[in-house]
Amino acid sequence: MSELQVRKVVAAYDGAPVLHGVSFTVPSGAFAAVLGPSGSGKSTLLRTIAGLHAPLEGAIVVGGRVLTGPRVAMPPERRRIGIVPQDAALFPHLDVRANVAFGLPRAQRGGARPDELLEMVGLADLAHRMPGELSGGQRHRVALARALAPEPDVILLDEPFSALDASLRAEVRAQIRQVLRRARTTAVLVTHDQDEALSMADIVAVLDQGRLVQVGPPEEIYQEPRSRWLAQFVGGAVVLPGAWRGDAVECALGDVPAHLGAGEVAREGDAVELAIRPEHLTLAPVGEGLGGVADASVDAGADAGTVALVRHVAYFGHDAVVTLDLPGLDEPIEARVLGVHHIRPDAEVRVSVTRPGIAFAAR
Ligand SMILES: Nc1ncnc2c1ncn2[C@@H]1O[C@H](COP(=O)(O)OP(=O)(O)OP(=O)(O)O)[C@@H](O)[C@H]1O
Repeated sequence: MSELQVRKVVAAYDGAPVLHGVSFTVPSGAFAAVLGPSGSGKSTLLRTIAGLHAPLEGAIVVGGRVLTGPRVAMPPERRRIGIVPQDAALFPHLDVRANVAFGLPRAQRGGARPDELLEMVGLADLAHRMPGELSGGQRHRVALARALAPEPDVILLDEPFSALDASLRAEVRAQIRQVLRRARTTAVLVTHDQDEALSMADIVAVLDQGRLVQVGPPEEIYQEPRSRWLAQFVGGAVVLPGAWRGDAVECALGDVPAHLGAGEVAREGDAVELAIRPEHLTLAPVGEGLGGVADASVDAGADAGTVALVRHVAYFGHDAVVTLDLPGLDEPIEARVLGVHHIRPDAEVRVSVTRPGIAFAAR
């Protein structure tokens, strides 16, 4: 068993605090993502777990072994922690097999283990290629095989997919996720990419300015963000000012059903901010110009909803983001819809909300 516990870690550089008491637990074999904007302290946390940065306070415990703690600072090479760095960092003069073997004690390098690992990451055929002859995704799989070679208790992945182009990224993420699942190694990925965190992890820990603001399964982080900041950072949100009405918010979109965010308190009439996911807005045509057959996300014939002016349509194939001006609002809002057949700039549409929003006390 190799449960990872990060306990009340406080870290600083030259006296400037960077992590302010970060705690979370990754169960044995689980995959955790530490998600946060640039400068939030993700790399510092990873380096602390690896033993490359000494925290001022707190502990790192793996499978009951204290790696960092009061009067304990185990050196990185004794921690049984593997690292997959951002740029894969393969040795350019060694072939694929030799790169993987490098992760093993000298005596085991000629044995079957490197080949087993290459089999595991699906690269057995490329054992004798040089790193310069591999795709970005293949290089990452070699780096993962090398990190897994000594059977570490924990694997740390430092933004490993950021250099890959978008078309390759989803595929490599899925492959690496599958290999780690099969190896049953506890893993921690740091990333600023919310899609990556939500799609790969069993547990997402969100860092903001050195503080852990929420930890939980991806669905919980997305569906029940604990703050307005989190709602906007993870998944994006339309945020509208309004007044609390007990089970709804009166705002520029009318009375929108809503519940209060965790820990929030509001009385009837209090000023709140309503967070709604862009995909929970639907658009219906208004008037002749937009009439006709509507597609899945366009609610033809409905006369409910608030009339808004379409400013811009960004078409992504699988869906589209429609930027809208709502009466009484200075800032435009964005709706994410499945079809934009009848939606054109300067057209009027009716905007409705399909799911309850979340209300936070106004700042
Ligand atoms: N070696 C260092 N010396 C001094 N300050 C540092 C050092 N490394 C990081 N910092 C500062 O610590 C804070 C956290 O940095 P860290 O690299 O951990 O954040 P991050 O979330 O990983 O950011 P990014 O996503 O941009 O890599 C930042 O304000 C950064 O400027």
